[in-house]
Amino acid sequence: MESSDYETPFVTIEREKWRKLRDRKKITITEDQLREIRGINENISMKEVKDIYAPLTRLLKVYYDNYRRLNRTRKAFLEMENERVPYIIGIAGSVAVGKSTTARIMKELISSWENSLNVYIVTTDGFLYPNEELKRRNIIERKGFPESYDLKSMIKFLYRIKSGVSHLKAPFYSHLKYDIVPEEEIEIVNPDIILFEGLNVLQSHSDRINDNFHDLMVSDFFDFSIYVDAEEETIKEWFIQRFLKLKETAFKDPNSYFRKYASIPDEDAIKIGLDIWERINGLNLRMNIERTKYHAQLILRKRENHDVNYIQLRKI
Ligand SMILES: Nc1ncnc2c1ncn2[C@@H]1O[C@H](COP(=O)(O)OP(=O)(O)O)[C@@H](O)[C@H]1O
Ligand SMILES: CC(C)(COP(=O)(O)O)[C@@H](O)C(=O)NCCC(=O)O
Repeated sequence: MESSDYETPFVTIEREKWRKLRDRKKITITEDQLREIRGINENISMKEVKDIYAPLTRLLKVYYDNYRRLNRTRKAFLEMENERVPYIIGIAGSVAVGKSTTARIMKELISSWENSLNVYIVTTDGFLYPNEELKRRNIIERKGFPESYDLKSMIKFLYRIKSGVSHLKAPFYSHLKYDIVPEEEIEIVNPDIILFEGLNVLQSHSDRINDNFHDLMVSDFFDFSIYVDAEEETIKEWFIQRFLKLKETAFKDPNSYFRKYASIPDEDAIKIGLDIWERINGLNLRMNIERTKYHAQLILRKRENHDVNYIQLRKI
């Protein structure tokens, strides 16, 4: 090939080709799994789960099996005990692009790989500074921006996981309360696989690195990583739709930080949502998130109806 425009370390697999992988590998999904996945979100298309997410998880199993095999062989070579060190998959992308939905579908599909495999989802919002601290630093309007996270704790958490610590706790952020809830930490026991999901997981933050952890980055601890991608206009629309839905559901809860929005007309809610998008989430996408896309091993590119249009995978 003459032109460097064609040179890329990624292969692009169009939807139609990807879909057919399912037949080749005879990938099956049980009725129980489909029921669980339907419970995540009534809008998820089961066809999409079968066509896209089942082959995706099947491919991940190839990587995971290799990881286990390499670990065993390496330990045998070094004549060391075969201790369990969890496999960590990073999931990155904008607010409202579908990271948490992707993580939840994958968790369900991965859990059936082997009996009693412990799969956990950890979201990086737990590592946001509490509102009080964000206010003290004058960055309460910058939730999700790199400076809003306690990076040291996040790195320390991943460091401990990869050290083989078998019982640990992850901090919890409540979207209802719009704040960290210290007494609701998430317990993680004997993890085999961690889906580590958040806006910032592929960022290099060498400018903010602390002394004890040298130049460690969150992604140094990943065995695989996925970037969920779509056009900004499309993501903004999903964000607004989710905001309107929350207005009819979670915002009605008397404990909700956003209860003041529960009773306003839709057109006002749309204006507020668009404003939040412009000032915070969209800005963050453009400034800090989108540029991390090609750090991922795999990019899931979605179109307007949430269907995956194509997948890009690192050549190796
Ligand atoms: N595959 C999908 N099919 C249908 N709706 C989806 C899908 N993925 C995400 N959504 C919807 O898009 C919105 C954003 O998804 P979510 O997973 O909450 O995003 P994030 O975790 O990136 O903020 C939600 O309203 C969710 O229900
Ligand atoms: C909590 C979030 C930063 C997402 O965090 P993540 O789990 O991706 O680290 C985001 O959903 C959010 O609330 N952004 C800020 C919008 C606002 O301040 O209203």
